Amino acid sequence: MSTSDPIPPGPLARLDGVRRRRGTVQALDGLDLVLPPGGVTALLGVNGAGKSTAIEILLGLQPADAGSVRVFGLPPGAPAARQRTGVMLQQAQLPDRLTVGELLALTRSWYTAPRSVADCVALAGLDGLLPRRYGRLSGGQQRRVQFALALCGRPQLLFLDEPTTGLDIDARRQVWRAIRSLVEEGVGVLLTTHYLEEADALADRVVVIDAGRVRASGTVAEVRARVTQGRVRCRSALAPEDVAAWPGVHQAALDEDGALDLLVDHAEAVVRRLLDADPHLDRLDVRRAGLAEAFSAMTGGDAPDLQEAA
Ligand SMILES: Nc1ncnc2c1ncn2[C@@H]1O[C@H](COP(=O)(O)OP(=O)(O)OP(=O)(O)O)[C@@H](O)[C@H]1O
Repeated sequence: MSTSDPIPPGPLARLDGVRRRRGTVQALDGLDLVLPPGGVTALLGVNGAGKSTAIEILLGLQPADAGSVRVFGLPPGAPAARQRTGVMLQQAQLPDRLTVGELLALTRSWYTAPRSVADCVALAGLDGLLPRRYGRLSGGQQRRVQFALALCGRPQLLFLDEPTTGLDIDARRQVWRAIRSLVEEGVGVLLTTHYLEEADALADRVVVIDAGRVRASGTVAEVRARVTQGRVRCRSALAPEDVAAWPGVHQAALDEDGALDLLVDHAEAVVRRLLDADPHLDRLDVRRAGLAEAFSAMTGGDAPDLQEAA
């Protein structure tokens, strides 16, 4: 298959029952994953869940011990599959002394029909950076260069391993816009992120993995719906420690504004009791569980490194 051949119908890539041992750890323990075209699949999991291992296996950078791996219908790492694939790993080793323009020119030269430099600059927000040496850029600027290099070959499949870690709000939004426009062109994206708001904003499908196995998958709404928890906030004279003892209340605390903040099962029952117990209660706000609460519930506790993206 060459890059001008039509993409075979069906998923761009898939893992079926993939197992991989790293030292004493079963990093992947029968992982199934399907990456369709024209959408973002967010692969979520706490540190060590196996996300990077899954990506490296799909790229042919490490072998699977068992199971099946196919990328564009080919074995991972096949040159025709690599030509159609863009990659932004968590850590990139790029020559410090080359300028951004030189790095782009070099990477574009590997592809038969690369994206124009102007498009790469616009998509990744590299205005004014082309003459600058890579090694002198800030961490966030280097991350944007890595993003440009990942998309400069017009990939049909794009792996983005924590692409917006270390980016400021504007740069993160720029990357989100770029990802959305690539998806509109039909690109399939595998995204890993610890910013659950990012998965919420971008993902068509979410796959939650834990200890190398899928714990849940579906749309963001479907994954959220697996958790019955909700969040209740109000201003009240009730003490959080008293409310924490009520049935169905998982957590109760005062937030930074002094409001009572509850994580609850079946919000209706708790809200009724709150209103009975405190007739002066006001500013009541009831929300469904977000992806963050669903994720914590599924992966067995708090994920301390999870952060809210702006
Ligand atoms: N070279 C290695 N040698 C031994 N164990 C390894 C090696 N690389 C990864 N592991 C282990 O394999 C498991 C999966 O690691 P992996 O990097 O895939 O997780 P991850 O979900 O990407 O984590 P993070 O969110 O921290 O990037 C972890 O328990 C990790 O410690």
